[in-house]
Amino acid sequence: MVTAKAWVLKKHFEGFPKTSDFDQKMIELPNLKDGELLLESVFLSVDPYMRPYSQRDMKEGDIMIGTQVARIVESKNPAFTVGAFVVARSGWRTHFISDGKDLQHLPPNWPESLPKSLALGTVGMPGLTAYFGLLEVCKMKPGETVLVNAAAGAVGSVVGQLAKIGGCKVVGCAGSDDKVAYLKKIGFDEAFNYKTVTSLDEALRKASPDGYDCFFDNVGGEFASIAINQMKKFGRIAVCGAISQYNVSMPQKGPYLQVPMIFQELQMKGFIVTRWNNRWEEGLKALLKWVMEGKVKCHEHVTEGFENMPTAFIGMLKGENIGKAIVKA
Ligand SMILES: NC(=O)C1=CN([C@@H]2O[C@H](COP(=O)(O)OP(=O)(O)OC[C@H]3O[C@@H](n4cnc5c(N)ncnc54)[C@H](OP(=O)(O)O)[C@@H]3O)[C@@H](O)[C@H]2O)C=CC1
Ligand SMILES: CCCCC/C=C\CC(=O)/C=C/C=C/C=C\[C@@H](O)CCCC(=O)O
Repeated sequence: MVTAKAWVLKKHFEGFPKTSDFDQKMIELPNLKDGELLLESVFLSVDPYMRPYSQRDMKEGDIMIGTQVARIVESKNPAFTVGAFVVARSGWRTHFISDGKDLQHLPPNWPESLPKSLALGTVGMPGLTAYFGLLEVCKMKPGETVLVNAAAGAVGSVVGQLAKIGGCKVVGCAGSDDKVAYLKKIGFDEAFNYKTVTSLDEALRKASPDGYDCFFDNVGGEFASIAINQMKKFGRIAVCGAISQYNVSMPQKGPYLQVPMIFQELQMKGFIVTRWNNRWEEGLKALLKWVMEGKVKCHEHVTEGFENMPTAFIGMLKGENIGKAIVKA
């Protein structure tokens, strides 16, 4: 018998999550039935979506939602061999049993030299979010100017690099000087620390005096309300996330967006990356190629130890990460 450890949501979050909102429990796993396989989590993802989704989709006592790269430890399913690695959506646990239907093999030709944890980041859901958000929502064109916030994160850092590959000028903002230095290192044309600039409006105008064709919004809130006024005619806004709102206790009343939307005839479109589930193979193949060619640089913020999942999650929400925040079990 295998005993799995799991993190459960002990208490729904009020404002920023606290470690006391989580509880660890032990789960005795049964022996495998025909067609089943036993997996061990090797890398686990901590993502912003877990904050709003836990409120909407979870009840207290549930195992925290999430994805992991897992190794097959035992198999009674001929489609999966012991020792192989897959991406699963089994939540915050060290071991779990699957019938194989909810598992994704790593993209074919995954180089031995490439960390498998990237399947949770640049060559995974966040990378695909950047890929489809830019291509299908922003519909960026060569020569355009792209703005992205939370730019040093798992999604934002890929947005900036894909926009450069697409022949665009790229402006990014992030919450520390180290992150700004990282943005410049990976090829952003302009980058600034939104926490230290005296005026966000001036910083945006200085970075691109003619304004922005595409705005890839990961943050929402006040930033978006200011940035929208610097969109060019017929600009496109991809509403990817609103992380500035996930941890607020009271919904904030922001300035209203209708006037610039009308005058600049803007398009503003929300999206969830699972919309393109049937094209994930296409996106992963492209992302893997660009990573192997060195055109997309990857960075991971690794927290060691399954016991530190809550701390890693809270740290990511507080902006401690450059690149994808993951936990090495
Ligand atoms: N629509 C979709 O399908 C998907 C949407 N998303 C969304 O994309 C966004 C980025 O996700 P991801 O790349 O995984 O996360 P990141 O790796 O970017 O980590 C979150 C980052 O958000 C920034 N942040 C946190 N709080 C605030 C705040 N109050 N104001 C401004 N910035 C803040 C921090 O960076 P900083 O130092 O810059 O403050 C932090 O590092 C999130 O909103 C997420 O919900 C992600 C995946 C799929
Ligand atoms: C204040 C309300 C905010 C609403 C937007 C919330 C989140 C946007 C976002 O981050 C979306 C992420 C989507 C992730 C998609 C696929 C997965 O890998 C996670 C799916 C979760 C699950 O069902 O397991």
